[in-house]
Amino acid sequence: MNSEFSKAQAGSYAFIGGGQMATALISGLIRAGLPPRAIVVFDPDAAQQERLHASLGVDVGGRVDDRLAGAEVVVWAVKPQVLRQAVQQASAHLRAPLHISIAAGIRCVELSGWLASARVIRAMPNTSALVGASVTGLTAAPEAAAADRRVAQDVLATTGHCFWVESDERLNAVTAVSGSGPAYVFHFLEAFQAAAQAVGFDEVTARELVLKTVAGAVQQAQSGDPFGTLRERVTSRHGTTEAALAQLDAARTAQALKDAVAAACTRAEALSTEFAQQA
Ligand SMILES: NC(=O)C1=CN([C@@H]2O[C@H](COP(=O)(O)OP(=O)(O)OC[C@H]3O[C@@H](n4cnc5c(N)ncnc54)[C@H](OP(=O)(O)O)[C@@H]3O)[C@@H](O)[C@H]2O)C=CC1
Ligand SMILES: O=C(O)[C@@H]1CCC=N1
Repeated sequence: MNSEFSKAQAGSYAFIGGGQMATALISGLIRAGLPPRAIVVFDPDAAQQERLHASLGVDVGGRVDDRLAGAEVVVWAVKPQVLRQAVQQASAHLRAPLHISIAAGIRCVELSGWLASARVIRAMPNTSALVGASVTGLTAAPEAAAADRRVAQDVLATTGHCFWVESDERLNAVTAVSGSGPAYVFHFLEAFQAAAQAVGFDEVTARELVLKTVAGAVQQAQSGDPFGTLRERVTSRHGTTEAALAQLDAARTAQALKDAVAAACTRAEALSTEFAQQA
């Protein structure tokens, strides 16, 4: 329980966008002791509003209204493509809060310009925030105060591990690795499950074998041993693993993953450039 959170006034935290990432962050804040009445969420989707109100007890609205004026912290959790429009819709109601954006690609300098505020922090969590296990990168507008950085970190730390990077470019790289990363893992799990089914296991058994294998391997990897060493320990000379890994190497899977992360990085940079041109 964070005592600062428990003292928060009604409506002092506002979320613009109430989708899956906002839901994960709000759940983390409530678990950390922020009273639900301290949170107001604006999202045009009536079903989303209803779900958030019913499941988390937060105040909700469609179009932004004067409740936003009471916010000390505003979390921008809309898609990058609608962020600027959302800022324009909200600007008349904003006093001078701390702004935290989780939108991919949009740089602090653009956000600061659109919001006419230096109190801007960018964060890049991932969907593991839903289970309190996010790894979240943060970067701040150069003029942001140390106190604002601390508040942003306190907010994001309610859903997992946080670390700071020095620039928007670095945060774009974080986006490509840990922001999008859960999808790479789920892609692997899907393919692994299909492979297990292909050698005769039913769907449920294949899922369980894959999940327990991955969970055990991740647990072993916490030892700190290099991943390559752990792989070598499984791989007997002329054995089964060697035969399997030869196939993965032939398919250039390591290179494919490198290309995938590079493509995500390039896309994040393209988003940065696209919105910089609109400034
Ligand atoms: N998904 C992920 O893994 C991660 C996403 N992010 C970033 O988080 C942000 C949100 O992503 P995510 O939660 O997945 O997206 P969602 O689509 O789940 O949530 C976005 C919500 O914002 C609503 N919305 C659209 N326009 C407005 C507006 N003008 N004012 C208020 N709300 C609006 C949308 O409503 P409607 O659907 O009706 O348009 C939707 O409910 C994105 O910028 C993304 O880059 C960051 C880290 C990880
Ligand atoms: O795919 C995306 O653009 C977002 C950002 C990181 C994860 N999802």
